Amino acid sequence: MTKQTLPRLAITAGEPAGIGPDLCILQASQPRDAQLVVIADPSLLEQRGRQLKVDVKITPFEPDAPRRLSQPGEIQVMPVTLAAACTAGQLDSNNSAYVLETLTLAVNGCQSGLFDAMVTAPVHKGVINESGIPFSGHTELLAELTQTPRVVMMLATDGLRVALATTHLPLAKVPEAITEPLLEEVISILHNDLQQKFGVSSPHILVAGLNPHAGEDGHLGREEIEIIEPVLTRMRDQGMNLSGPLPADTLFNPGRLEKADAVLAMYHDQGLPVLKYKGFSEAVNVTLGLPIIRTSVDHGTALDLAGTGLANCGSLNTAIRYALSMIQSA
Ligand SMILES: NC(=O)c1ccc[n+]([C@@H]2O[C@H](COP(=O)([O-])OP(=O)(O)OC[C@H]3O[C@@H](n4cnc5c(N)ncnc54)[C@H](O)[C@@H]3O)[C@@H](O)[C@H]2O)c1
Ligand SMILES: N[C@H](C(=O)O)[C@H](O)COP(=O)(O)O
Repeated sequence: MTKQTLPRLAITAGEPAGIGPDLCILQASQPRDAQLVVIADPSLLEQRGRQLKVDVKITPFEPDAPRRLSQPGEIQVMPVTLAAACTAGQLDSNNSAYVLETLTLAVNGCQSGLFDAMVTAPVHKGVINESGIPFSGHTELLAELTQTPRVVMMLATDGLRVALATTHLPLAKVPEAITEPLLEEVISILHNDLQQKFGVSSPHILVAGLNPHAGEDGHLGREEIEIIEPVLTRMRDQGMNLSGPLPADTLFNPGRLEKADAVLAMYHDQGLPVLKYKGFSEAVNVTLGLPIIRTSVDHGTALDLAGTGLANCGSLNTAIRYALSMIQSA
């Protein structure tokens, strides 16, 4: 794509019983400087539009036609058919393969150049597993589909970026997963993507310890001394600006964050509660290290809100904005 071409984004509508279809409908009223193509079952969008009492015009996406903006209220759809009728708020594992097909089409489209980026609405990890398909998250699936050995989950909101060393892993498995090779790869990806995709010339990264008080000099755990600190020392020698391992409970203070470009947390619930407390429903989830551009919402399927019209589009809008900005930086 040349930078003059109209950018084209794929938006996967996610779990059909969740708020993903609602968000795809609600966002269509906004003017965009890009062609947005929703990958979903068109009849689901029509049905949810009626439920929300929002007039939407569903038109088939024409991959071979020149790129074009949607008219206000129009949704261009790449169709995938649901396996079972869907009721807002009611999960049905029969539709899990449908959800994964929307993601596979988006990835294939990004790899072939049909799309410049993909933006994902939320999926429900539990129901996909209940259908018999092992699934821990988009992040891991996209790594697999693009054959990328290591990717990094990073969530961002105004004034705070939080990346994770481990993602959707049971807490009991986290300590054994924190190894020197893993940390080296994660820090390299984070450092490089901050430079290349976010324009941070010399990123300062705050690295959390794993244990309370970063191990308290080895009295509350030794991973900081034996694993994290040696990696940080080596990577500082390569010129990276890394602080840590820092106690996670005092790392997130405004004075420290002001002087940093990102935080690296060791596990999901060490970093994301802080990020979501600060920016929930306006933040973005970005997968770093992928050969394609992928952004996502910061929230889940909110089954309680599906079909009510109360779902907030803020995070989807941020995810679209980030994807467009990353296309410009590519
Ligand atoms: N990007 C993703 O695919 C993604 C992200 C997070 C969670 N999930 C999945 O979503 C499912 C439900 O997770 P959960 O219940 O922990 O989180 P959730 O985000 O679905 O809901 C948490 C609370 O936030 C509210 N909420 C969420 N999104 C909102 C929005 N856009 N506007 C207004 N209110 C909103 C919900 O009503 C609920 O009260 C799980 O299967 C989880 O794994 C998926
Ligand atoms: N960990 C993410 C969050 O809390 O927002 C969420 O589960 C989505 O992750 P994927 O993008 O890997 O599905």
